[in-house]
Amino acid sequence: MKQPVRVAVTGAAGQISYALLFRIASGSMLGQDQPVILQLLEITPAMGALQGVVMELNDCAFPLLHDVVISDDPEVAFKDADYALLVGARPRGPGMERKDLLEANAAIFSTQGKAINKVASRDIKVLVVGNPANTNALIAASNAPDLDAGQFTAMTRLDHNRALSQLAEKTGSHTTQIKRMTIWGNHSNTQYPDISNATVDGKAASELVDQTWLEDNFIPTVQERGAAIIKARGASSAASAAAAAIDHMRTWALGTEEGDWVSMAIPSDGSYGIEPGIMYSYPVTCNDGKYSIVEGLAISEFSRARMNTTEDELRQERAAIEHLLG
Ligand SMILES: NC(=O)c1ccc[n+]([C@@H]2O[C@H](COP(=O)([O-])OP(=O)(O)OC[C@H]3O[C@@H](n4cnc5c(N)ncnc54)[C@H](O)[C@@H]3O)[C@@H](O)[C@H]2O)c1
Ligand SMILES: O=C(O)C[C@H](O)C(=O)O
Repeated sequence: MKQPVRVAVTGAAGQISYALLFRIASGSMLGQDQPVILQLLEITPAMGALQGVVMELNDCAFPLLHDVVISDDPEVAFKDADYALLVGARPRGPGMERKDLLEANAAIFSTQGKAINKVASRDIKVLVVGNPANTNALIAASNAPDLDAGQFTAMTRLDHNRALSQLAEKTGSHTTQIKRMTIWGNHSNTQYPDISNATVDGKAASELVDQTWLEDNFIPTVQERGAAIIKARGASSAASAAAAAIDHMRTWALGTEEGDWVSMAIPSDGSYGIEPGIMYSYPVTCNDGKYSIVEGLAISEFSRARMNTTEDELRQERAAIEHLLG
């Protein structure tokens, strides 16, 4: 049996975590041979609710769950953590745009970046889920100067999964028959869900759907899905966000399937002409616990314009929180 790994989760009493923690503890994230220790962070007023979540975790008697640590101190929760899922943040309510949350959440991620820098495993893999996820990840990474910025990532896997689902429905196929979907840019309504390289059961997706559907239906539906769920549920997506966080970490740790790729927001290295340093979602393959950008894809004029729009938004978000970058 492998040694347990330490998985820190913030916002552990919130709604995403309620769908997430039980799946991490059951082995869905890191595999059925990988024991875990959960290290859960909450704000002080939520510690009582968090105790209740821990009671339920214990009541599941998960074979892979070796211990649960709870704290309102980031330096306790991130101590020696091998993985961190930064979920805790103020979620968007009806009518709010993600950038409204920028300042409110920026302070949280600078504090947590500093704590991770100080106490976490030197090999930690960090996923930021809390919105605005890309820029929060940038803030956390820039406050962790002793770690590689590439250890910090933000979640666009939910957008990727939403895009798979929309295309599967349109083409009468199953999501598992679709390969090489791409989300470029920000986890916001400027993101660019791109089917240019996608295949459905081996056939080019772009030959199976028309341009009108792509422009008037697919792209806006994926871009606005978060808002549509808030409108319908009166609360932001939770179970699907948790499922995507599990997918993101599992792929990063255990690898992508041959011939396929996933979308992850990572520090840009300038690939595809994107501003270096911003947390931009790219198509990536993962192997041996490392991700690599899929290079050399042909970019049409249609794609380039959309990739630039979402890049511009990320540059603006960065400019708005420049003072918080370490
Ligand atoms: N990237 C994505 O695809 C995606 C998808 C869905 C939701 N989200 C975002 O995830 C975040 C969490 O959503 P939720 O529905 O679970 O919200 P929630 O309000 O139910 O839970 C958030 C929790 O975080 C806690 N928290 C706040 N500040 C904290 C801090 N400094 N340290 C630790 N914990 C803290 C709160 O007490 C609360 O329990 C939101 O920002 C939401 O917008 C992102
Ligand atoms: O859109 C939101 O604010 C919630 C979340 O990021 C989502 O995409 O569902």
